Amino acid sequence: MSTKKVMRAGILGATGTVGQRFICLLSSNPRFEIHVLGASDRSAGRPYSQATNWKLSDRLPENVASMIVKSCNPSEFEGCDLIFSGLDASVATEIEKSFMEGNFPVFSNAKNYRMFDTVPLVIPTANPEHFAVIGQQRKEFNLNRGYIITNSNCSVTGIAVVLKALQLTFGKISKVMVTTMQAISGAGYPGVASLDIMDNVVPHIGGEEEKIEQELGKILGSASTDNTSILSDDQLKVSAMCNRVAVIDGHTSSVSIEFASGQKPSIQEIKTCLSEYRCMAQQLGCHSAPKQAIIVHENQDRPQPRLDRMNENGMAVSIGRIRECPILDFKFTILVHNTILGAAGASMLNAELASEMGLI
Ligand SMILES: NC(=O)C1=CN([C@@H]2O[C@H](COP(=O)(O)OP(=O)(O)OC[C@H]3O[C@@H](n4cnc5c(N)ncnc54)[C@H](OP(=O)(O)O)[C@@H]3O)[C@@H](O)[C@H]2O)C=CC1
Ligand SMILES: N[C@@H](CC(=O)OP(=O)(O)O)C(=O)O
Repeated sequence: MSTKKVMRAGILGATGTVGQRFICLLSSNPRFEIHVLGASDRSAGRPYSQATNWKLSDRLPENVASMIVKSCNPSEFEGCDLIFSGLDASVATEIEKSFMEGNFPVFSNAKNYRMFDTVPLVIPTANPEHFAVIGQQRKEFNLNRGYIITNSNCSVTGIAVVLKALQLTFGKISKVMVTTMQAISGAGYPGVASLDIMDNVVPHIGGEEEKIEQELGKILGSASTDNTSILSDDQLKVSAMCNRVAVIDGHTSSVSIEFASGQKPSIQEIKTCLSEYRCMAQQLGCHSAPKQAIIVHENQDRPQPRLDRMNENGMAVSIGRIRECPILDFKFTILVHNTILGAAGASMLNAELASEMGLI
């Protein structure tokens, strides 16, 4: 039996799509105990089962169903060791800051703080070394315990894990072209109207292309030598085109890349590099680390969202169709579960890593 400390978790935005995922994932993780649930004033004061419109096939845990939802005020979250946020971006700036200033470690899914120099933008199976700037963030806000760590846009997640593994072995990547096919759960609930998405592909997701183009460079960048900021990889050029498709969960991306060195490894070397990739969360034995962070598919028609999104409990990235590209160096297809490794699962594993590093 594990002797590691059980962390009491507060969840902001607990009634939403990402909030529901947090409840499922944290309920079955022995490292966490759900302590307080928070949402808007529309939900506060009501039992969770009445405040939320439960949309997951996993059953709502009984002990959570009867919890009374609180407003997102730090005074309501006394006794929490850490805070997970699945808040709507329109309210995340003020609310997350108030929790950070209230000296809570905050693990956020919202876009609001991702590009701040002293805020780690971390995918747990790619770049947890970026936690190194937490000390500087605490110094800036004069805090001894609080901070904000964010995870990335859900489409960026799968691409970044693969590119990080390649970069560690073959050096920097200079160009990325990506076309996404994104699930409707990415838009929250009720999300895209059924009359818009059934029998259809919508070739626009507001702000998504810009986020992919910016966030990838930060994740593939590094902490400055004095750990005072994260330096984005400025040489990396990214072009993204985003589409909404009639899939419930799982974002698929068609990706082409070019290496900066001008030298091309073989396809077999790429497959070996990705299959053998081991990340810090695995080395530290974190409870929710996937056994295999990247799954390389050999069948020509994989990965597919319906078949592959739950690999490693949704914490793995799947890649297939790795082949030469006549314009850039290589092209392939990547799949990630958008609300697990792309959202709540990433925050959860980030918190396990932060605990191992003595940050909680
Ligand atoms: N869905 C996905 O795949 C991903 C989402 N994200 C990000 O995660 C966040 C949550 O997304 P998602 O779960 O899809 O969104 P939802 O719209 O499903 O949920 C939003 C949550 O925010 C709460 N909220 C809204 N307004 C307020 C307020 N004024 N005060 C307090 N709480 C409020 C809602 O509470 P109430 O029910 O009471 O209104 C609800 O719990 C967003 O920032 C999103 O961009 C990131 C990666 C992937
Ligand atoms: N925009 C993503 C989900 C999301 O909310 O992204 P972000 O957290 O980067 O705003 C999607 O629709 O699939």
